[in-house]
Amino acid sequence: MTGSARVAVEDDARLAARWGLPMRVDAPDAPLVLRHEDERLVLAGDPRDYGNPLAVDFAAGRAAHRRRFGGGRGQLIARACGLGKGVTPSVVDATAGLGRDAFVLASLGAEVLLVERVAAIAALLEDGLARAAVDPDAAEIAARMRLVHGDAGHDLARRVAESGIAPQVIHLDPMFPHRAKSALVKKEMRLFRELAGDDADAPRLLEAALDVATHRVVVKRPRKAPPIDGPAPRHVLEGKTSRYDLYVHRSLTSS
Ligand SMILES: C[S@@+](CC[C@H](N)C(=O)[O-])C[C@H]1O[C@@H](n2cnc3c(N)ncnc32)[C@H](O)[C@@H]1O
Repeated sequence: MTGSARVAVEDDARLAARWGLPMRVDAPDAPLVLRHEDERLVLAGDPRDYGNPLAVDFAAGRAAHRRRFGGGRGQLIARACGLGKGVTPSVVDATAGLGRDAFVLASLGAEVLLVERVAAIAALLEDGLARAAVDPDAAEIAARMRLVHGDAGHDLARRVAESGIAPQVIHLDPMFPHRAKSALVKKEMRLFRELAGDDADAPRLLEAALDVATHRVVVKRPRKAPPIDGPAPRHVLEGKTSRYDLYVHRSLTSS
């Protein structure tokens, strides 16, 4: 259940074929365009509606800042995923998005498989990972990250097995239908939301994750949101604006 915004590719037929997207000349009405700009891939729409273009930049900006100053293994996400003293599980981030959470986990030493179902978002991620792989500040981290394009609610076991990354922890951060004040939602967020949709099929994804994870499934939610429909979480970790619901099969210290 992805969003409705259509995306076309500008001037790169190989990229269009790679992601099954139309070329701009064949889809002149598509409101969003994937194009190369300043040696990176960006996704852009009319700035009055969508603000600045989106790109994935692991070596610069917020991602790098959070890696340096983000609080290491004390961060909520690290505690939720069970990264502790001497324990570094491998993680499947089955809702990869722009890869920010995955990058934090990889920067703390975890091997991370990223699964993303929206082609245009996966294209941005692939581009960001390729640039990170040749950046002296990010290459070591990017080497722990692998991307798969597909719906994690289907065939998750096969996708994970093919990746060679053990699904000790599965991390989910589905979109949450936001409440009022949509006019205040940042324009870039609007772009992302129109692409990704509202992930109303999150219960199916949780079910698939619970089947495949060997140790735990962790679900990021807005602090006041209800848990995803399905089994009740075993533990809850509260942060300032978000929380993690934890579904635990096995302790991560056990082998
Ligand atoms: C809120 S965003 C995740 C943001 C991400 N945690 C980050 O740090 O950038 C949710 C993403 O999950 C993707 N998604 C949702 N359900 C999915 C599924 N079943 N399989 C693969 N991707 C999915 C959406 O397309 C969207 O890109």
